[in-house]
Amino acid sequence: MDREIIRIENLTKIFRSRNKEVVALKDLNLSVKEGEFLVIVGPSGCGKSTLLRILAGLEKKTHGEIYIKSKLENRQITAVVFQGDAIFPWMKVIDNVEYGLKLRGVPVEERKKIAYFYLKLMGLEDFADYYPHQLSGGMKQRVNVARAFASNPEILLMDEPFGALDEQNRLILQQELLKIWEGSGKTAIFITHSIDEAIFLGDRIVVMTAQPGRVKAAFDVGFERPREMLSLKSTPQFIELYRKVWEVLKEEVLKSRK
Ligand SMILES: Nc1ncnc2c1ncn2[C@@H]1O[C@H](COP(=O)(O)OP(=O)(O)OP(=O)(O)O)[C@@H](O)[C@H]1O
Repeated sequence: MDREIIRIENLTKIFRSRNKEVVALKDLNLSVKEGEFLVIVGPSGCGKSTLLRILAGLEKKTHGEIYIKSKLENRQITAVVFQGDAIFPWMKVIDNVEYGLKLRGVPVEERKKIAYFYLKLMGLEDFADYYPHQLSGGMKQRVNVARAFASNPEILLMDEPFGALDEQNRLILQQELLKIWEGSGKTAIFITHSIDEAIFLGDRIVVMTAQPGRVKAAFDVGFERPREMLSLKSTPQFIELYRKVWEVLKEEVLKSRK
């Protein structure tokens, strides 16, 4: 039986400032299975980032419960990959990638070995001694992904990590992300605005409602792995699933524009 790793019950988040209240999430319920690649889509402002930030412990919930079932001690539960530059500009690529391991006191030789392993998987082994400003946007994002995997979390949280990239680089990074993830057994939660990306990457796609956000619908993505974007995209099943997700999402996008 699939083991549940995250359970979210009636999660509500209200942002309060002096003269304003924003209900970002309202009674959101979600269960995530261990090893699952879950993709979240939803209209702009529906609370996707807020949900991820709460899961990562970067933001406090207002009401509700979140259960995260960790099996390992001394291991980071979540690692977050944000859109754009989240790497430290003053650190070399290799130091960025091993940063999480260093914080946990992993000995230097071991952490270098792990960091090089992921740099190599991301095709960046020749850039280990470069500084972020010497890299392109796509390369920086690959460092970001390598750093998240190197820190060996049980759960990877990704907030539109490829949103700012051009289409060719996005395709390459999606494929590389899947390659690393497929061998890792890790649970991944990934936010995107792209239905193509959601179907290509996900085991399951959750569609959120317009603000205040909760789960509106969920779709299983039955495609076998490993996947290849171009061959997948031309199948009738892909087109059918795309249409179903868009139908549900469109209603919410239209609501959010009112
Ligand atoms: N720190 C904050 N203070 C006040 N309001 C906030 C704060 N952070 C987010 N919000 C509000 O909460 C709502 C949800 O924001 P959030 O960034 O989670 O949405 P999102 O679905 O990730 O949007 P997008 O798809 O555009 O990135 C928005 O109305 C936003 O303005």
